[in-house]
This record gives sequence, C-alpha cells and structure tokens, in this order.
Amino acid sequence: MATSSSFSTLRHPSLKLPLSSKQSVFPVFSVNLSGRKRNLPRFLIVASGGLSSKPTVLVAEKLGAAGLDLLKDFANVDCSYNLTPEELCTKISLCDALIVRSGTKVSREVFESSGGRLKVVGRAGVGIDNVDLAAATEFGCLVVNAPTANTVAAAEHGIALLAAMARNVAQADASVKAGKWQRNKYVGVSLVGKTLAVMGFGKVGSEVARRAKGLGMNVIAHDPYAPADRARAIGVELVSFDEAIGTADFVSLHMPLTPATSKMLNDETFAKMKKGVRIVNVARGGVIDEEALVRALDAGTVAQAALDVFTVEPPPTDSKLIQHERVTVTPHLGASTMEAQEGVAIEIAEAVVGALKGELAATAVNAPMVPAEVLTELKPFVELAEKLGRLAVQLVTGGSGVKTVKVTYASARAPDDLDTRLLRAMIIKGLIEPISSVFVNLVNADYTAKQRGLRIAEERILLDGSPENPLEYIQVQIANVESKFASAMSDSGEIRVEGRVKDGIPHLTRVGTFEVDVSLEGNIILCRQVDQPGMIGTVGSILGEENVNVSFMSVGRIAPRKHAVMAIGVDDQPSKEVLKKIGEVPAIEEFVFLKL
Ligand SMILES: NC(=O)c1ccc[n+]([C@@H]2O[C@H](COP(=O)([O-])OP(=O)(O)OC[C@H]3O[C@@H](n4cnc5c(N)ncnc54)[C@H](O)[C@@H]3O)[C@@H](O)[C@H]2O)c1
Ligand SMILES: O=C(O)[C@H](O)COP(=O)(O)O
Repeated sequence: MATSSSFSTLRHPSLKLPLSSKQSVFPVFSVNLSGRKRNLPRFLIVASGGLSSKPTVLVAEKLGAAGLDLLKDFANVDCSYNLTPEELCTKISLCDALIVRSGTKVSREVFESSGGRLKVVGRAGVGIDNVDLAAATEFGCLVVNAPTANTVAAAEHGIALLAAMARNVAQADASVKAGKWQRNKYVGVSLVGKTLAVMGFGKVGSEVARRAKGLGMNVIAHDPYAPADRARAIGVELVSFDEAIGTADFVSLHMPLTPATSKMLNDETFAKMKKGVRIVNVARGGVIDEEALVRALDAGTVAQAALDVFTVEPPPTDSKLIQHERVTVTPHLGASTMEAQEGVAIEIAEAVVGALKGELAATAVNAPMVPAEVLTELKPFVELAEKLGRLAVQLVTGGSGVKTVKVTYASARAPDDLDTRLLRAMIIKGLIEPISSVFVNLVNADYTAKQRGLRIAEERILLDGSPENPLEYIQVQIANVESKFASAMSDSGEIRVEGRVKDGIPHLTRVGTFEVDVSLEGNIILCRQVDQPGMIGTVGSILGEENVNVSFMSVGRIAPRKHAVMAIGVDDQPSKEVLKKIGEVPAIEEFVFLKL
C-alpha cells in the first residue's frame, strides 16, 4: 500500500515494556464470579449486579433440576412461577437474566421495566413467539433458546396424537370410564398406506416423517426453506402447499408461528383438502384459524383433529373446538417428557450462563452466531475495531454530527471467509458509547446505529499474500465532519484512523496521512509538531514529572525536519495542567488526548 509518510517507533528509556503476547489481550471486563476472577470478552453482555456480586437469574416457569443446578453454580436464582404480568415487570428490574417456557409473555413492557439490567432472555424450548424479539433487540437484550433438546419429545407426541386420533383412544377411554362399552362407535381408521403431509420439515417435522414412514405411511412434506436432499435422504418428497394439503389423508403441522404462517389453515385452505382429512397440530395454535376448524369439522371436511397447542393457552373451557367430540386435546405437552425437560433445562442454563459471561451464544435468536473457532481468531480484531471507533469519534470536533462512516477491511482472505458483523458491531459500539449513555452490544449495534442515523459503509480490500491472518488492517473513516486534530484528516478530507493486530495486540498504525505505531492500551496523546530533535524527551519529561506512565511513543513524519505526528500511549489520564504544558511546547502545533 502506498504511504504518504515515513514512520519510526521508539521506546522511551524509562518506558514500561509492552504486554507480551502471552499476556491477556482481551482484558475488557472482569467480574468476580463464584470467587474466581475472570477476564471476559464483552461482545454482548456483562452481568450488572455489580463487579463483585453474582448476577441474578429469574426462572419464571418450571425448569429441570440439572439446569437449575448449573445456574446456581454461577448466579443467584429466583424461581418465581405464575407471576402476573405486573409482578414480572416489577421483579425484572432486579434481574440480569430471565428464563421462561411458552407460558410467559415477555412483552415490550418487560424490557422497558428492566431499566436496562436485563441482558438475556432464555427460552427453555424452541418457539420464541412469546418473546417480543424487536423490543429485546432494541434494548440490547440477547434472546437464546434451546432448539434441540425437545425435538424427539415433540415428534413422539405428534405420532402419539396421530395414532390416538385415528383409533379414538381418548374418546373411547372417556366412554369406558363413564361405564359404557361402545365398540361400534369407536371404529377407527388405519395409518398404513395413508398419505401424511408434514407441513414444516424442520427438526420436529423430519422426525415425525421418519417415524410415520416406519408406520407404513406415504409421507410428503411442504417447507419452502427445506433442502430437497434432506427430504430425499429419508424418502420424503417435498411438494407445494396446495399439493400437500390437497392429497393428504393426514396433515401434521410443524412450522413456527410467524406473520406468514398465522392462520395458515383457514376456511379457504380447508376447502382445498380431501374430504375427511385429519389434522394434527403440535406446532402453535395460531397457525390454525380455530373458528374455521370448527366449521370444517361440522361440515365434515375435516373428520378429526388432534391438538396440543391453542391460540390462547389455556383455552376457554367452553371453547367449541375443545369440546368438539371429534377433537382430541392435550395441554401443550409436546416437550413434556422427563428426558426432554432435563435436556432443555441444561441447554438453556448453559446458553444463559455463557451469555452472562459475555460469550457468544450458539443458540442466539436475535444476534449473529459466530462459530467459536472464528471468534477465537477474531478476538484481537474485535478489540481493535472497538478502539478504532472510539478513537475516530473522539477526533471529531464536538464529538457529534457523525453520519457516515466508512470501514475498510484489508485481508488476503477471500471476502466470503470474513464475517464482519461482529467487527462492525464493535466499531459502532466504539463510535457511539463515548458520546452517549447508550449501551451498545452485538445485539443492538445495527439497530442503535440506524436509530441515530449513522450509516456504516463497509469495503473489503483483497491483498496479495498469505491468508494466515483474518485481517491485515482495519481502517475507519468519518466523512463530512471537522476534526479537533487537523492532522487526522486524510487527503480526501475524512478523519482517518487505521490499525493492525501485532502479536495479538491491537495497534494504531495510521492517523490521517501519518503512519504511527502505538499499541492500543491505556490512553493516547496525539501531537503534531515540527520534526526536530528532543521532542520525545520534552514531552516525556512533562508526563514523567506528573508520574504519568508512558507505555509507547511513535513518531510518523512527512519528511525529516518537516511535520511529524507523535503518538504517545499513557497508562493514566494526565491532568489538565500537564496537557496545558504539552500544548505550550513551542514546536507543538496541535495535540489531542484520547481515551480508549
Ligand atoms: N408442542 C410442543 O410442545 C412443541 C415442542 C417443540 C416444538 N414445537 C413447535 O414446533 C415447531 C417446529 O419446531 P422445530 O424445532 O421443528 O423448528 P425448526 O425451526 O427446526 O423447523 C421449522 C420448519 O418450519 C419451516 N417453515 C417456516 N415457514 C414455513 C411455512 N410457511 N410453511 C412450511 N414450513 C415452514 C422452516 O423452514 C423449518 O424447516 C415450532 O413452532 C415449535 O415451537 C412445539
Ligand atoms: O416451542 C417449544 O419448545 C414447545 O412448544 C415447548 O413449550 P414448553 O416449553 O412451554 O413446553
């Protein structure tokens, strides 16, 4: 890359040695947990119960014992079940995390009432339709779920309902217990050879399909997003919605409740089904228009239904649907096996504890998931990104008016190999936090930037050379602003800072058109001066007199004896008097103190 200035790095004789690469390079936040000190990456969270206290987790619905034990090792656990919405809103301001199942509405009011303390909502199960995800994201609250541990339980319950419905098990059971013996009334239908349409071919749907094939059924599936090869692998054909519902003898629902799937089965779609079709729903009640289902049952279009889930839970006791003779119901039991509940409890407890520690959760619902190995590699670049953002915004006159920021990632790796979401989020954090009271994390970074009218334009530069490192440098440029340190402006008129990771430690390597090299630790003083002998000593002595420890000094100059920019790393914040003295050194033309 062409340079417009030469540079040199000097170490002051009395300077503290830089961190070795063996020392922690990510000492961003440290919290005392269970008596142990830990250095935590602050990608997302940090429990805010105070540096020395444990975080508090509110468990609002019954959770398996193994999960509770895991939580208790790490946090204060408050198990309070059956809270009213008002009680939940009152309690939540004292909690760092909340764990729920499907029975608790985590509404916008819950996030508003938390006063910013709530950092994680753990959904002990799959469906997150009871959590206001938009509100969670706005408030920077991570939502995690437990997507795998109850899959088999739900699939088994689907099959149980399918068979029970076909053979009138529930109705016959009630009849026998009522003293009757109605063998002719409860003649059922066979499953073998019948066509089952699995609607939603995800985790549960595919397990239902596998089991139904074992029962000798002909299984077809509809799922606009499922890969055909996964279906083919278990001998299932993916078909259109109309073909699935038009040819099936049994329809089993396994899609999530979303605006697109809400009331997917309605008067119009029931009319397209085979007369006498049978419906199973272990997904969500809202995917069926329940009044339309009652009409279809009464008209005989639908012969029977078996339902585990309802639009309103628990449903009204006088509901025509619940009371319908040809409807079999269970109270949302799909995930309720001993095994699934223990599994879900462990899965969610691990996710919540990890998130409270600031780790990226693999089951995050409202934040990008970054695989652990990618994360390890990106760690120092994540820190670099945040610090470049912090430096750049502090260079803006008045610190405000930042609207357009261009970020350049230079790497020898193919663009597809670099996921910049985490880096972008940390740059946004760096840009916004020094000038506001907003807490920015990976969850709410893009949202917060948008709210503040901050546009981040990202560019990749493909470099020649070895793709060993994920990145060579990151450059942050702020356009259409003035700088309180004129030398930070690039030739094209933007504030420009650039950094690299050296031996695992982020370094500032360019300011404006000047190349420097100073490790991004502590704080930084940037001075522009006439390049002449003795400047390092002069400024170093002023700082030394006040016992301000200098960690690094680096001088970048345009040409010998012309202008130079000196970057000085200091551990402490110099007093106003010291900064004034530096400003009074005759050769110093401008300077700025920047907090990292
Ligand atoms: N009754 C229970 O206790 C219980 C237990 C577990 C899961 N569930 C529910 O079952 C559903 C599925 O769970 P999962 O773990 O299989 O989730 P999943 O995400 O693995 O699968 C859902 C599938 O639905 C598909 N889909 C999305 N929109 C669709 C549409 N318009 N038409 C057809 N398919 C569509 C997706 O592509 C995905 O493959 C969820 O709603 C979940 O909450 C209920
Ligand atoms: O979405 C789910 O995981 C199921 O509906 C289970 O819900 P539950 O945790 O309330 O049993």
